[in-house]
Amino acid sequence: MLHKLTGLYAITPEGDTKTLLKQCTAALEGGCRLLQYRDKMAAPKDQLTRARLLRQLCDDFDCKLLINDNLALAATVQADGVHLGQSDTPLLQARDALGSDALIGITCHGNLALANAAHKGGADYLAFGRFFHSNTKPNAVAAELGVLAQARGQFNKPLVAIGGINLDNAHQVINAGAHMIAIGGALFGQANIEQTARQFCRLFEPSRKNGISP
Ligand SMILES: Cc1ncc(COP(=O)(O)OP(=O)(O)O)c(N)n1
Ligand SMILES: Cc1ncsc1CCOP(=O)(O)O
Ligand SMILES: [Mg+2]
Repeated sequence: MLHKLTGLYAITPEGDTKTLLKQCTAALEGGCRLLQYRDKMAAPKDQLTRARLLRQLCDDFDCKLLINDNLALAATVQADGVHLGQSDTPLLQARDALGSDALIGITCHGNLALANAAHKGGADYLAFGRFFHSNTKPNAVAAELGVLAQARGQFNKPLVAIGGINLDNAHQVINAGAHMIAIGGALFGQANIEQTARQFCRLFEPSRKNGISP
């Protein structure tokens, strides 16, 4: 099924394999259909194990799986795509390696020039943030909410907002123009991940969106 690139985009937390699987299963049970495996800590063999398990899990739920940073891992497990930052593998190299069907997202911080380059280079979505304080990545470059409206005006492409987004502030980035909200701690740090995922997904139901169309 073609993913519309809208709604909740879950970013996995660090932790052991069993906990990760349990947490991600809950997020998918709650309606998440876009998952990024982001792992800065585990040994390569554990990352391979986890990515394979997540591939199977995502297949069971018809959820798209993207791998953060690691193009080779994405290719090996046949992920749906990769998320790349400005210091990661160049977009064109990733496109060559993964092909035209792969979903490739690019970090643009709060910078429209970076977004323009990613847009022209054929990125599938443009990611902006961090918009709020992030416990997951406290030193991430900060972005202004206004960049989302500007990006809406310039690029006909799905926009992701990331960084410290929770159920209390998500409406700010959605109303500013984000098509997707990338959530780490405010989802996986909750006692009831399934219910929290459902609450994030509900923010994208048409009646709640204050006129912003996906
Ligand atoms: C959806 C999304 N947006 C931004 C990022 C950050 O990517 P990057 O700048 O490469 O930083 P790290 O995540 O690698 O620390 C992301 N991962 N996902
Ligand atoms: C990877 C990344 N890039 C900018 S903020 C961030 C972390 C997102 O996680 P959280 O939702 O816990 O702030
Ligand atoms: Mg990166």
